[in-house]
Amino acid sequence: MAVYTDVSEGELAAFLRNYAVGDLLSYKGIAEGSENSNYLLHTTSGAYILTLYEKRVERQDLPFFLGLMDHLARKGIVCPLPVHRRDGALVGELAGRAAALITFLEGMWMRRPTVAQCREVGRALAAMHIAGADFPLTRPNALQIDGWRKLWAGARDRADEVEPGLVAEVDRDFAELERNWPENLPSGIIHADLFPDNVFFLGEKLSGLIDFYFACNDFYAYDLATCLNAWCFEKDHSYNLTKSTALLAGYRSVRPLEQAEVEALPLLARGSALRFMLTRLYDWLTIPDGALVQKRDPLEFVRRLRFHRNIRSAAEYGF
Ligand SMILES: Nc1ncnc2c1ncn2[C@@H]1O[C@H](COP(=O)(O)OP(=O)(O)O)[C@@H](O)[C@H]1O
Ligand SMILES: N[C@@H](CCOP(=O)(O)O)C(=O)O
Repeated sequence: MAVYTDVSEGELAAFLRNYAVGDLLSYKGIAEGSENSNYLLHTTSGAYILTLYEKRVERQDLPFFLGLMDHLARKGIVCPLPVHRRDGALVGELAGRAAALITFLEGMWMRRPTVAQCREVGRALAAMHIAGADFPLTRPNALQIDGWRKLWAGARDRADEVEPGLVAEVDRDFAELERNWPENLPSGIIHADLFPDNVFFLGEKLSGLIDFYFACNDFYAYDLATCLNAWCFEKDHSYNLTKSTALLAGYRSVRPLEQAEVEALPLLARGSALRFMLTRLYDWLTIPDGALVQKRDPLEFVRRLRFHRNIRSAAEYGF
């Protein structure tokens, strides 16, 4: 459960008086997510999500994230709309945190996505890349190699407690990724965390994308590589080629890939696996036991790293 910050009914009611959303009827903490504190609210005008921004979200980045949702929604990407306060601002303050209200999206995320749903995700990712191309704000990816280094510095000393030999293994990955990371691939706005829990479906039909709080400017193909990691491995850690073939085909049906992007995919997928392994490892080692947060297993992404290390050509992903 991700509720790091408790909110009292009194302070929430006072916070909501800054918005034209009617009176508070009910609210409850949401038992999903891991980065921010989220509450589902019902007011006399409808349902909303209240987010209190926690450790990995910089306040100065909020205009980018919230503006991006607004931009994408106007371009036909179904995603939450930030609600303006009466004074026009999108961000307020609640319980000592920066906080925002966004609209509630119908649908549910898929714990076992189907092949058809993987194809839909590929299409939606490409549509998002195209829709974001004229978004005027930019944000560098804070979780690129330099950011990974900082996480590693905070976790390296204890990494071998989680898996013996992990320090040496990850040090080698860093060296190779730093040496070979591509420099010039098509880039623009990417979601950067399009995991199944951030994509809603109503049946087989994709009904919306959420959680733009890692969005940034980076290679489009890196976002695609993250989707391969997030959608195409089964619970037993096997790679589902049918799903990845569908996801890639869905993506390419909306935005064709350049040959350089295809060729870079194994390295990008490896980098993406390292990135998610590192945030998970860092949290695994630093979030106290008993906190109301579900810690995610870093070893799932150590296995993905090993898988991508053995890929010899992008064709093995299902092109
Ligand atoms: N706009 C929304 N509509 C409906 N549910 C939402 C919305 N935004 C978030 N949620 C719910 O809150 C959960 C956590 O949101 P998310 O943005 O993924 O949090 P975090 O950034 O902490 O990971 C989601 O899994 C979903 O259940
Ligand atoms: N997707 C990341 C964790 C980020 O959490 P989210 O709830 O914001 O998607 C992972 O799986 O490590």
